[in-house]
Amino acid sequence: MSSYGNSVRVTEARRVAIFGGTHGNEMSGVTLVNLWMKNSAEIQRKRVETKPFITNPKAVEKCTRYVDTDLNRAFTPENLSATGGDDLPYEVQRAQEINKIFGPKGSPEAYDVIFDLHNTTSNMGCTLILESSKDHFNLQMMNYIKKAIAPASCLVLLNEHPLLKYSTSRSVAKHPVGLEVGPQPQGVLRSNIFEAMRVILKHALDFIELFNEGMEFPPCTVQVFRVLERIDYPRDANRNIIAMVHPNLQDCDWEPLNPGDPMFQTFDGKTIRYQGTGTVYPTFINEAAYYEKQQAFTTTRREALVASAIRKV
Ligand SMILES: CC(=O)N[C@@H](CC(=O)O)C(=O)O
Ligand SMILES: [Zn+2]
Repeated sequence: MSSYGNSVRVTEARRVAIFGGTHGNEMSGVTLVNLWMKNSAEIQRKRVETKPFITNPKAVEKCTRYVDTDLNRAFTPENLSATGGDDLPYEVQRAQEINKIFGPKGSPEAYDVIFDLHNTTSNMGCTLILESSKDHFNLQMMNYIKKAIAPASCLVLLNEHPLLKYSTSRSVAKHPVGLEVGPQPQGVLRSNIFEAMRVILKHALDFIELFNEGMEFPPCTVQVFRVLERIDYPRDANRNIIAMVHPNLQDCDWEPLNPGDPMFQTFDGKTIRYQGTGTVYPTFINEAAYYEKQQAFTTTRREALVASAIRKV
C-alpha cells in the first residue's frame, strides 16, 4: 500500500543511456562519455544498465557542431522513416541508427532514460532541459537533483512550445533529459564546467537507483522556466545583423528582463529596448551556435509544476 495514496506508477528505469557529442564541439559531454566508455564504473548503479554513447562521431572528429545538418533537430518522423540509405545527409543516417539502437522512438522497446550532454557559450550555469510538463518521473528527478546539489543550483528549462520544440536525439527515450552547462566556448574544456556536469549526472543516476529499489517519492513542486519566444538580432533590409546583445543583458541569463530594459546595442551605439508586455527570463543569451538559427536569446516565463508522487510498478 502506498503511503501517498495515489502514486503514479512508473516502470523501472533499467536501460539508461548517456549521449555525448550530439554536437561535436561541446567538449564536456564528448570528454565525459569517452572517459566512461573506457571505464564505466562511475556511471553504473544497481538494477540499471547505463550505456555511454557518442552520437555524432564524425562531428566529434572534426570538432564541429555537425557535418551535414544539426543532429539535435533530426529525429523527426519523416527523417526516421526516410529511404535513401547512403544518399541521406550523414546526421539523418545517424538518427536512424540511433533510433534502432535506443528506440524506436515512441515504442515500449525504447530506452527508459537518455541524458544528452551539451555545452553552451551562454552564462546559463547548470540547466536541465525537459520536453514535457507531464512526465512525473522526470519532474521528480529534477526535484531530487536540485535538492542534492544545493547550495549550488541548477535550473530547469521546459521546452514544450508547439512551434519552437524540436526533435532531439534524447527524444528517442521514454524520459528524455537534456543537460546544458555553460559558459564554455566551443571546442574548449573548462574544468569547472566539466565537473559541474559530472556531479549532475551522479545525482541523476542515484535518483534512478533509488527509484528502481522501490523508493516512493512524495508529491512536490518544481520551479521551471517555460520557453516562450525566440528573439532574433536586429537586421537591416539585407538581413545582416545591425546590433549586438546589450552589455546590460550579456551574461544575465535567467535574470528578469522587463519592458523598457536594454536588449541590444547597435554598432553606432544606440540602445534597443525590450518591448514585451511583462517580465520574462531570457536564456541562451548570445549562444554561438544560434547565430545560424537567427536567435539572439530565448525568453521564458517562470512556472511551478506539480509532480505527483511516483513509485515503480
Ligand atoms: C547550444 C545547444 O546546442 N543547445 C541545445 C539545447 C538542447 O539540447 O535542447 C540545442 O540547441 O540543441
Ligand atoms: Zn549542444
